[in-house]
Amino acid sequence: MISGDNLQRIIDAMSDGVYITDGNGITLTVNKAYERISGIPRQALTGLHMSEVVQRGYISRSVTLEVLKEQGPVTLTQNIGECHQILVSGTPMFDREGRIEYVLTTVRDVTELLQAKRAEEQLEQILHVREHYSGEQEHEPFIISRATQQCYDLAKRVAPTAAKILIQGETGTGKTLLARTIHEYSSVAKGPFIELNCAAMPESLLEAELFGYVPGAFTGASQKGKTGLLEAANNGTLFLDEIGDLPLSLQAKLLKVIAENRFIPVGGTQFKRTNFRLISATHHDLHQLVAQQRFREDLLYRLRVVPLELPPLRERAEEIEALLEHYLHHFNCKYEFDCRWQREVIERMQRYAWPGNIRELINLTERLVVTAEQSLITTAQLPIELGVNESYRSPGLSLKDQVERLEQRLIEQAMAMYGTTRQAATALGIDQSTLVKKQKRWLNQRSSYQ
Ligand SMILES: Nc1ncnc2c1ncn2[C@@H]1O[C@H](COP(=O)(O)OP(=O)(O)OP(=O)(O)O)[C@@H](O)[C@H]1O
Repeated sequence: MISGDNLQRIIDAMSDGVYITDGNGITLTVNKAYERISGIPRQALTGLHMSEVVQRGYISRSVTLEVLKEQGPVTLTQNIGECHQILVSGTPMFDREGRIEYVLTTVRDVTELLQAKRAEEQLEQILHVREHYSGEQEHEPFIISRATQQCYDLAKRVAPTAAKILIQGETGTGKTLLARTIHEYSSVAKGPFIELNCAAMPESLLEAELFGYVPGAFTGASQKGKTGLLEAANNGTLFLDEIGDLPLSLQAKLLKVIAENRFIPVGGTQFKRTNFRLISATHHDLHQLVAQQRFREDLLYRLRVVPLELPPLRERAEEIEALLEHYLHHFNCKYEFDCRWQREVIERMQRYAWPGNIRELINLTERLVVTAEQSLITTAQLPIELGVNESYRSPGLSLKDQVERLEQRLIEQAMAMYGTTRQAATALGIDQSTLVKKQKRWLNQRSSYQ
């Protein structure tokens, strides 16, 4: 048999807390780990009945009393003090007559374990957010005209610094691609690239998306809370597209984040630190928005340490042929076709104004490739906006026909820009059903002429 002293030495050597009572619930001893976890010295507990230990407020609930009541093992979690959570398991030890002789309780501090679990959950959320917001990485080589060369040169020069960059340019001019390039040449290239379009969602959602929220921050909020993009972008780049559409209240909050490198999630009370490279983009004239009091002047100066301007495609005419060839090759590979441009098609495209810029050019190229009946893509296949000069010159066309052609041109142009009938109809301010009906009518007219 082990003597009393040796038994105490053995339990003192254990890393889990140990609490031993007799069969009546009187404390016999505790070990050193228990003293450390609970902060209560052994002398204060020895000889006390468990109900007194509870009464004196040392612990919130006694497992030993539960074991005595249940006559079997019991496990529960308890809080000790403000920030310790412990897992307590009580086991009865019976004598030969089947009466409880001792109750042995082990106590494990699970605070760190739970913290590690929460940290793991949070990391999972951050990875999920990053995956969701980084989108598909475009690895295509891109072609740069003389007009854009200057812009890219400056971008690459300032990329390794921490300077905030504001990219100005019409829709589809390549602002996102430029932002990605800056990220790739920056000192945080190994970190995440997080992109958010500020015009894409209402203010409350935008705030939750950027700042994240704590569990139960508002009705309908997820129980786990949500990691915000400000946190997900830590050690990487945050690209805020359409920054001109950021509501004024969020502009003030963003300004504070930029100044302090920290923020409080929605419904939270504690700051979180974050450090990211900020790139913003807009198609608006932000100075004009400042004059209209729709954009904070102090934020504008913070964001615009280095302004970059991407010219519209119509001012980069020498780029058009290269882009057409590049994307023709891309879609030929994708659809396993062998299409070629007729020279006149390229010339017409070089004269076209491209309101949707490179995105419109890409969409049109894809449409022409997939609808081509032969390898050579000719002017006959071009949408009406690219043959508009001829249509106006056509003698004998009534005003009604000319108006209809113009309408057809505008709809085709909107389709090339937005890609779906719903978005194109919204942009033109008409019902989707009206747009679809018109398209069908023109298609029928075309096939009856062939
Ligand atoms: N120099 C380039 N060479 C080849 N492709 C390009 C070039 N610039 C942009 N693109 C392509 O054009 C398309 C539109 O570019 P991007 O999304 O970067 O434009 P954007 O200005 O951010 O548009 P929006 O303002 O609508 O968000 C993308 O598919 C992009 O890969």
